[in-house]
Order: sequence, then C-alpha cells, then structure tokens
Amino acid sequence: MSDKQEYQKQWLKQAGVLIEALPYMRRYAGKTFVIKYGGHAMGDSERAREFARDIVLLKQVGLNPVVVHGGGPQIAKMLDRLKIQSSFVDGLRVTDEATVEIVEMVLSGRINKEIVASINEAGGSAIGLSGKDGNLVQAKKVTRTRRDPDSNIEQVLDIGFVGDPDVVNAAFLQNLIRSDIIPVIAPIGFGADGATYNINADTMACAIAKAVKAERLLLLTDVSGVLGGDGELIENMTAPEAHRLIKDGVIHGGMVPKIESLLDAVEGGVSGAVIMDGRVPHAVLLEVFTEHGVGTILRREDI
Ligand SMILES: Nc1ncnc2c1ncn2[C@@H]1O[C@H](COP(=O)(O)OP(=O)(O)O)[C@@H](O)[C@H]1O
Ligand SMILES: CC(=O)N[C@@H](CCC(=O)OP(=O)(O)O)C(=O)O
Repeated sequence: MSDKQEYQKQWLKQAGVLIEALPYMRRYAGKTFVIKYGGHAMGDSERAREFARDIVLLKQVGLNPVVVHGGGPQIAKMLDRLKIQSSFVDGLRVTDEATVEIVEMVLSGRINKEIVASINEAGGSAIGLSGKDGNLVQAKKVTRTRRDPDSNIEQVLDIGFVGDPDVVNAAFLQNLIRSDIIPVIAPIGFGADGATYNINADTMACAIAKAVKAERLLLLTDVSGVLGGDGELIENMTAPEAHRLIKDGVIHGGMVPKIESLLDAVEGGVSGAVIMDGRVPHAVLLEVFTEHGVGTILRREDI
C-alpha cells in the first residue's frame, strides 16, 4: 500500500469518529456545559494542553463551555511552603485570614491564568474571572455544627472565610457565554461584608450550572466515577441510590460534596451531572460526543 493509500485508510477511521459525534454536536449546539476542572485532575502540561484543546473544540462546534477550576493540592503545597497549617471540616478547608490570602493568590492568580493561557494557546478566547469579577458570585459564610461527645450539646464551629454561593450574576455570565468568550472561573466569592470567601470548587461549579441552566455539569476528578460497594463503576446513578451509598459510607470523604453538588444541580434544573476521571485523555470529548459517555451520570429523570 502506498503512503497515500495508508494515509487515506487512517483518515477514513477518523472520519468515522467525526460522524459519530455529529448527532451530539447538533443536539447540544447552543447549550451550556459547566466543566469543573479539579486540582487532582490537572495532570502534567501535556494533559493540560489536551484539556484546553477539548474545551476549544466544544466552543468551535457551537457548544458553550464554562470552566470552573479547583486547586486544592496546589493550595496545600503553597501553604506547606509557607509553613501555614491547614485542616478540614466536612471536606472544607478551615480558612483564616492568612489562608484566604494564599487561597486567592493560588486560585485566582496562578492556576486561573495557566488555564486561560493554555485555552488561548489552543486557539480559544478565554477570560479568567473569580466570583469577584462582575459581581459574579456573592457568598455567604458557611457554618458547621458538631455534637460535643462529653456534653452531647450541639456546638457551632467557625471555619473562617469559607463561603457558599448565595447570589450568582447569571446575566453577566450569559453575556460572556453568548460571545466567543470561554469563561474560566476561580472559586472565590465576595461577601456582603466585603470579605473574600473561599468556596469549594464543586459547590461553585454547581451554583454556576444552576444559574445558567446548564445542559450538563461535568466534575473532573482523579477516579473513574462513583464506585459502588463492590468496587465497580456505577454508570447511571439515581438519587435514592446516592443517598443510600452516603448513608452506608460507600461514598465518603471528598466524594460526598461532589454527590451533593450533583443532586443539587439536577434538582436545580441542570439536565444531567457527571463525575468522571479528568486524567483520561480527551475525557470531556468522550463524555459529550459518544453514546456511552464516561464516569457516573445522574439525570434529571432519576431524581
Ligand atoms: N464511592 C466512591 N467512589 C469513588 N471515589 C470515592 C468514593 N468514596 C470516596 N471517594 C474518594 O473521593 C475522592 C475524590 O474527591 P476529592 O479528592 O475531593 O477530588 P477533587 O480534588 O478532584 O475534587 C476519590 O479520590 C476517592 O478517594
Ligand atoms: C472551602 C474549600 O475547601 N475550598 C477549596 C477550594 C479549592 C478546591 O475546591 O479545589 P479542588 O476541587 O481541587 O479540591 C480549598 O481551599 O481547597
């Protein structure tokens, strides 16, 4: 076979992939996909380039990607270097004044700009924002309670400058989405009191997805999806199943806020929400443009 014939044979295989994607491109044209890029999903620079290309491709074929990023491991590294101790309550970082300064610096500064730069290098037009820009996300202070084991009295824990999204400026975001811009959002909010709030990135992505009535919320992490008691991947999860798995302790740790975000998003009008492995090459394209998708999906009809 000549070089030309070999090339044509290879190309025909690739054409099949494009044709398989066509119905999904048509179905999702004009729809918004909120993609949470977790700190654990951010691999090496080649992975980051692949992720950026996937996002640019979505925009190019008429979908509207909005990226919300995390950066937990990167914050931990910086706090460690600065010898600032950190602890967690229910998966949320206890955030004092010194910590919130570092969190904002790492998230809105380094990580946000790295993602923006890689999307722009891939041919997109990304703009980096935090919840402070354009009054995008006003946050309210989060509190947690604990029952004291000795007195059995419920105590309120102050976990500092940790916020929950309270008001999202959807109109501002919709203006960006309608243009050729790809918004890249750091999970930082402002308070009515003028303070800066550290927001869990899954919670931030969920609030954004609800506000813009997204077609899908994709949470990219470092596991293939939700694993059941038998260790097998659950491809389609229902809300009662999610509640049962949390109650039984099969879903625990950092997966709990993710599942809560999934449920909240779908109950709040998002058509489907997915937890998936962001380290798999082109995971976003596989999820959006193939019949079976990847990871664990919770659909609106299953709540
Ligand atoms: N049932 C489960 N299925 C899959 N992962 C689970 C489950 N329960 C707990 N986990 C843990 O949740 C982690 C993902 O949460 P987290 O580390 O907070 O991710 P990220 O930093 O990407 O937001 C997984 O690495 C895994 O250790
Ligand atoms: C309140 C709170 O815990 N905020 C997170 C924000 C970053 C985040 O959520 O990043 P990942 O998605 O990579 O874990 C933190 O300080 O680590």
